[in-house]
Amino acid sequence: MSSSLETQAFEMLQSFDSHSLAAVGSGLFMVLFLHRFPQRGDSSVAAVLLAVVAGAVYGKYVLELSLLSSALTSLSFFAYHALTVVTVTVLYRLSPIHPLYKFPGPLINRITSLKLAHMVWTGKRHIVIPALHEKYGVHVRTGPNTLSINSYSAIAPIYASSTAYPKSNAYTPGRMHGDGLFFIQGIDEHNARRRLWAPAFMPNVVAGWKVLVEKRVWDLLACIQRRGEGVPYGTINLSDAIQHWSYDVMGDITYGGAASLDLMNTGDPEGYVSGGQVTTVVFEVLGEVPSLFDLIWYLPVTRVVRRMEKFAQDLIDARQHGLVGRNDDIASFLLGEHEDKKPEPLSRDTLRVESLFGIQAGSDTTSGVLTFAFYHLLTNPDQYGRLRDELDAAFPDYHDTDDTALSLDALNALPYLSACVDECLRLGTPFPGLPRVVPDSGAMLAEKFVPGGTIVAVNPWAQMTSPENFSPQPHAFRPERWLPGGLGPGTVTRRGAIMSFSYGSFSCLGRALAIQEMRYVLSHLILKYDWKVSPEWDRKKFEDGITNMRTSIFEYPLLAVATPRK
Ligand code: HEM
Repeated sequence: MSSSLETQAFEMLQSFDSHSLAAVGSGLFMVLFLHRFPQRGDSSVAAVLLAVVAGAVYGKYVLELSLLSSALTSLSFFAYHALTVVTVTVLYRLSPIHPLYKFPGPLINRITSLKLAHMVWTGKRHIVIPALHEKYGVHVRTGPNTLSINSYSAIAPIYASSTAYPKSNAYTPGRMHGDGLFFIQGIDEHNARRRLWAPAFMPNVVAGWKVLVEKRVWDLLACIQRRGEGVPYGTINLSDAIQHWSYDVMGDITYGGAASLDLMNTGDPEGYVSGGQVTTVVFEVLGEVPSLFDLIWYLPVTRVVRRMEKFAQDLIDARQHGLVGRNDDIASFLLGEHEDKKPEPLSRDTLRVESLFGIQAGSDTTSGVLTFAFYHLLTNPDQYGRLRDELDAAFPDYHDTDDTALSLDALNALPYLSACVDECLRLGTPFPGLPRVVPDSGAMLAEKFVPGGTIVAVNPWAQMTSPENFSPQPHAFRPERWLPGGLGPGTVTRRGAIMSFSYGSFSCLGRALAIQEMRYVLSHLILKYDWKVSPEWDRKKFEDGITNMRTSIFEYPLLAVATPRK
């Protein structure tokens, strides 16, 4: 008995040696293979698991080892294999033969994308990336194959030119079924889908949505009054109220009322706003590690995404098969209801993805900037007073009539209002990563050659607060910088460095709508009420609680008190 055990152990050792060599060899082969033919994360793990099982079966039935030793031999083979893959990958990423070797960056970022994902997860990417640029210079290696380039000159070639770069795999949403405008990476395919969306944003269509926006702004005014009644100091959670407004108005614009969203009244008991934010965060964080996203997709943590998918499916179903809708809502274009613009019908999966994006693209973004707008105005009384004076002078009869519709032309003609909107966009955009892929031939970016296939990004916050683009006081809320004369002689205000809506083929289609909405909400709320921050509000907690992961999350709300002006 004991001699047979010894023999078996000896055989195992012998086979282990040859197997470990084979494992290292196969590991090396795998590194080369994956380098040439990148695979999805879930497919790779499934292949490894299958190979482990096949190895164990081979050991048991061909080599005639016991079940235990064949399983152990197979597992040890793949442990060596995995160790080789990881070691060689790390060494390669740090070695002079890596195409990005000459670009500086923190050691851990050069080794793994997990560090970048973690940075996004903290919600402080917009602060960390500029700090890295301060330390390392214009080009920083923020991931094994990722460069952040802090240069105004890089914005046009990467995003805005006719040869702008395609989106990176950060836009691959795990294993979600169906595709959507926002997630399509290639320029040609994306342009084709954009042609379906774009007519919905023609000026005449957007102008037609004025009645919807106006009606919801009146609802917001009433909501503010209601929420301030019977509570200490009349404090309202302004960030929440604005978020609820933004969902309601986007429900109208996207589904022509078929969505019957009424969060300003219901208070969002289903948690759609937080569900939407978590979904955005999942996409933004895991987008930095797409292979991991493929795996995590199957875990309960992405349940919220599926809940939001169902929400989106219900909305588009209600619009498609219900009786409600408008002939100019966004859904009417996606569903091909316009005779002159009949596209190939979209699949149910694709409609769901478009529907999910359609409502979120315009809600959280706009409400985030508006919350920042009120934060800046309420903490800068001089600027707030100047805006209120301008509005009072433009609409002297605002309180005397029941019809408080504000004319678009009149709003557009107000210089200080426009300056405030520009300044709020500069300091309040939910700063995304905007990663793009350099074409195979490589490119000169900010005076350095960047190899083809590199993922590059210009960080919006770094550009929008850079003294080279905005000076003096680049971090201060100073709408005056946008007016003739600026902040005095030597003022620098570089509009082209505003990346709020991005540029080029992938840029925001809702820009005009968003600006129109901001003008409406700011004007109505300031004309109707005198605003102060609530005595219960803690400014430091608010500022510390701001996290940016493509969506702006206010962990601690903006608490304000609104007193009717007449
Ligand atoms: C202040 C509010 C808004 C901001 C800051 C904003 C910002 C952006 C940005 C930065 C992108 C490009 C994202 C990327 O490439 O990763 C984008 C795309 C987009 N936005 Fe907005 N957005 C806002 C409001 C809206 C509104 C109200 C709508 C209306 C539905 C909208 C619709 C879209 C669409 C359809 C795209 C995708 C465009 C494409 O891929 O071709 N956005 N937005």
